[in-house]
Amino acid sequence: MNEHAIGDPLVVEHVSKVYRQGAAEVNALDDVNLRVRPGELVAIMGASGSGKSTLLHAMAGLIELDAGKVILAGQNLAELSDGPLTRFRRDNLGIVFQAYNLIPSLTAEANIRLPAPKSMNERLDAVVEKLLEQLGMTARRHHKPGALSGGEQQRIAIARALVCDPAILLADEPTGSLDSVSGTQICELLRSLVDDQGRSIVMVTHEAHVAMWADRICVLKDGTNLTELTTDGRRDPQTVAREYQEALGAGVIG
Ligand SMILES: Nc1ncnc2c1ncn2[C@@H]1O[C@H](COP(=O)(O)OP(=O)(O)OP(=O)(O)O)[C@@H](O)[C@H]1O
Repeated sequence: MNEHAIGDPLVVEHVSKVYRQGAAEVNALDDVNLRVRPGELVAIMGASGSGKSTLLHAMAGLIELDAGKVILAGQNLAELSDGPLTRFRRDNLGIVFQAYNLIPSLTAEANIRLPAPKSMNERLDAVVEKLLEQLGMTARRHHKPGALSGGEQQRIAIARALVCDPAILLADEPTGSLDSVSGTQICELLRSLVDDQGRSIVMVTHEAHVAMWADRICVLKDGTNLTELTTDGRRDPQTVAREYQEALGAGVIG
């Protein structure tokens, strides 16, 4: 246990997940470990099929594990039954998807308000106002998703993920549907949520120019932790791409 162990918002310990289809079995995750510290942006990289999305789903308590545990905000997710798990997830976790997953018939502002529980009613207006301002979306609040650019839709999806002020944000290929300028803006936004607000973020990506925004990069191969790369604050996609390829080539277990 290290000095950060207590209070770390997300701990993945010895997690394994096997998908079974008839007689066929896929070891999607095999003894994966990861610890996310407060105020840290961690990227998960790996080839297609290496288990990145499965790990993100495990972190969100969306799949049953075959072994190991996920402790989110101090709570072992496996100890919660469906209803309490849903509420716990709502209060402690924000999830951002590649395809934004906004409700098309609702305005940007209504989408942001969607996950908020009744108990937030009194302060919800102020929270939404602040989020719209922070994310530069105040002028677009009454637009429906179809009238927003991809980058703007992702900003609204991030605001929605933050409305309950979660300890941790999970982002699955958050820039995957965006052009490079909008993608960079979303990376800058995620970085500022960590640097300025002390939030913790895990993002899945297969792109070095996105992963370079992280503090640490966890590389998965065939469902196992292959190694961990640190960026030391360098925003250098070539170095990240080279070290990532070297890690995959060397097959080092970190
Ligand atoms: N519901 C499922 N049923 C059976 N096998 C699955 C299921 N979901 C994922 N798998 C398998 O588990 C392995 C890991 O999949 P996963 O989607 O986590 O990889 P990934 O790294 O996110 O890939 P990609 O980058 O292509 O999205 C793959 O071999 C995949 O085919």
